[in-house]
Amino acid sequence: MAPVPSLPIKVGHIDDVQELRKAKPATVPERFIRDMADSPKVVPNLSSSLDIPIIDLSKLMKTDKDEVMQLKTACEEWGFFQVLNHGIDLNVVEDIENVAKDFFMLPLQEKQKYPMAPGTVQGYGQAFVFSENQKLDWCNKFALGVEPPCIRNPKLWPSKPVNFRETLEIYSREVRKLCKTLLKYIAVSLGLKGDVFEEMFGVAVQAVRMNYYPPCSRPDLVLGLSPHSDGSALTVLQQGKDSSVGLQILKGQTWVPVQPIPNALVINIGDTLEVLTNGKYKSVEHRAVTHKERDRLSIVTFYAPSYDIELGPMAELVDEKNPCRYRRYNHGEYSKHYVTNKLQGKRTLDFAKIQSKTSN
Ligand SMILES: COC(=O)C(/C=C/C1=C(C)CCCC1(C)C)=C/O[C@H]1C=C(C)C(=O)O1
Ligand SMILES: O=C(O)CCC(=O)C(=O)O
Ligand SMILES: [Fe+2]
Repeated sequence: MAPVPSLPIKVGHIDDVQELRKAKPATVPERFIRDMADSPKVVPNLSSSLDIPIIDLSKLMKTDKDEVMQLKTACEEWGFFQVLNHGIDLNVVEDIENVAKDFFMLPLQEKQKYPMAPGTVQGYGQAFVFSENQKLDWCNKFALGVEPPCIRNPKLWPSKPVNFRETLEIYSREVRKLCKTLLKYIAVSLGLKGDVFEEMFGVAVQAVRMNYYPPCSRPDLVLGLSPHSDGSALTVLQQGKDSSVGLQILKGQTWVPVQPIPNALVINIGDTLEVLTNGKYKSVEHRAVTHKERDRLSIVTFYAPSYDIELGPMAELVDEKNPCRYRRYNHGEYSKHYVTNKLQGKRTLDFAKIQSKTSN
């Protein structure tokens, strides 16, 4: 069962940001304006020494030891990397980008046939809004559960553009294969058997979220997407070809922009892998910012274990030096917790943390 909350939620009036952009109001509505005073600083775009690691999947698949080592370092030190030679046909990558863009460019009335009801995560709209005074993201989102079939809501799969459904099916199949392959080498990089995650996950849950960020007259005042870590095991993020730079990850006390690389996909470790690895590989907080003149599109796949499974740190990764940092829980429970709370940095994972004086 997909975790769909049924709380009576009052979220107030929510402006559609693409419509707002068209109307060009003199000022940005108050509900989008954030207090950035305490926000960490941003590294300048040109500082290449702080680029996230790049992993070549074709080398990993030959079990190239150096590449496995690079993967380990990427997961330990960044929680993010870009993957080259990912094996997904570039036409498939291009097609999903086109249908996503075509969907967002439809008239509002058409998109509103697939509404994201307040407090739920599937459909078109603003996600993770639970109160009238919560700040809103400068972003339109369209999210769908994909696998297993029981999490799908077929009424939310759009009939326009006509090739949307078929394209999403093909894309999702390819991304699923990629996730399985990446998890195999992530296991190898931890010194574990390659099939450990595949065996443990059961029929994995897969969901897609398309994010469209129109330009904003005051990017300094708003956020495209609130800071959060992903609840998944692994996330695959495709940045639109002509999109502005917008994704930023928190490294230490600094937001580091992720420079799009042509034909690469961005991969990040989600909360579930953080728990399974007892914090050796961490899910890293990230956010998206907007641009004054340019729009941005991202297509994000969340890949996670079946809701049925119980999980906690793997015994191989717990010892005297690395005491157990997370409790055991049911993944369905965590999914429910995740989707019924606003995006709040890494706070959502407190659900699983064993609080100790030394834990961070
Ligand atoms: C920012 O994260 C999300 O939007 C998100 C939502 C995923 C989901 C759907 C869009 C529909 C089906 C349910 C599901 C919760 C998977 C993140 O997904 C993460 C969060 C958890 C937990 C997870 O398993 O994937
Ligand atoms: O648009 C982006 O780059 C970030 C998207 C993201 O983090 C998410 O959808 O979870
Ligand atoms: Fe994310």
